[in-house]
Amino acid sequence: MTDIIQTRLLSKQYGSATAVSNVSMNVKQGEIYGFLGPNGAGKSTIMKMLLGLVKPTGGQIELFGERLLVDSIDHLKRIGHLIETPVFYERLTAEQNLELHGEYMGYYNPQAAREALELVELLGVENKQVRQFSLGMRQRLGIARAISTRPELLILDEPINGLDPEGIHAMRILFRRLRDEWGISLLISSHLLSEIEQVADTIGVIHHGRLIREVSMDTVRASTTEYVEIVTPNVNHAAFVLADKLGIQQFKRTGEQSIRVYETKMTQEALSKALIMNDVPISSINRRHQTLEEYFFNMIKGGETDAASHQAGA
Ligand SMILES: Nc1ncnc2c1ncn2[C@@H]1O[C@H](COP(=O)(O)OP(=O)(O)OP(=O)(O)O)[C@@H](O)[C@H]1O
Repeated sequence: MTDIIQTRLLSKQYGSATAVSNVSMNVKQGEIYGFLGPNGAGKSTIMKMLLGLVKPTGGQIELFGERLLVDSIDHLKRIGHLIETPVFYERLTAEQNLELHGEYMGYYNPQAAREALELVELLGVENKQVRQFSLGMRQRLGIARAISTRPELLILDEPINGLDPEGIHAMRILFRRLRDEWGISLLISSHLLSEIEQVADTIGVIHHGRLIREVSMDTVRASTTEYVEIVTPNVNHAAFVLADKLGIQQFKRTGEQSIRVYETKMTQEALSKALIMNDVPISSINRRHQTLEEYFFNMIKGGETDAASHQAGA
């Protein structure tokens, strides 16, 4: 898959404050890329730089395989976006708002507005004035407007903010349909892990303006499976017994005295018995499950340690 977005060492300073620092990210064509990070992490600033709404103070951006220059504008027609609260002409209908947008973007397709409204399930209220719309309807209309010009890339900043559970569920289905049926690549931000992990193919974790990690959800899922943690004063012997006597391949030393066994076909009791029979002294043995929260928390903690040691070494 080719990259639809690629940034290299992208940075933004506001005076002496660093909003975004050396971000090198890759969004592949046809995927849903989730930006995950707390408020103020720098997600919106990165999105605005991709859209040319904020000027970077360092680094490079490539969109659709082409380097973005200060005066590049052609790519904007290939991107739909929803950044912050969408603004509409309140006394015009939903459909009129979309038609006006199509004209403004130079996209002439009489079906486009209705198709987009149908996809976000607003067909039926297309002739209502937008001032009568709820928050959830406005959010969906914002997305309809963003996709009504058939973009190849959709950039959505916190699109589920303020939606009720039903609205969030509908949004998730919509994102997948846009990817699968319309072939759109999506960059979506959220400060909620539970939201991003359910919809993203790849997650970019942003913290204090830095991209701490870019990881596929398949890798995340594989890392959050169950394992058995064995604490023993003789790790070498334990490793030998696991591999050579018990034929277990999937284990990892995680400390001076600990080993994690990922292959969990054996029960904890059977494993414990087999180790003792083979003269492995055991201080403790426990079945554990690393949750997604733990996985990302550890990632962020690791990222902070890296940054601290980098600064200390600088
Ligand atoms: N125009 C600006 N002038 C000065 N500082 C800014 C400006 N815009 C953003 N910042 C700062 O840059 C940092 C990153 O903000 P940004 O809005 O990108 O974060 P975010 O991850 O999108 O969070 P949120 O979800 O709250 O918008 C914050 O510390 C913010 O205060």
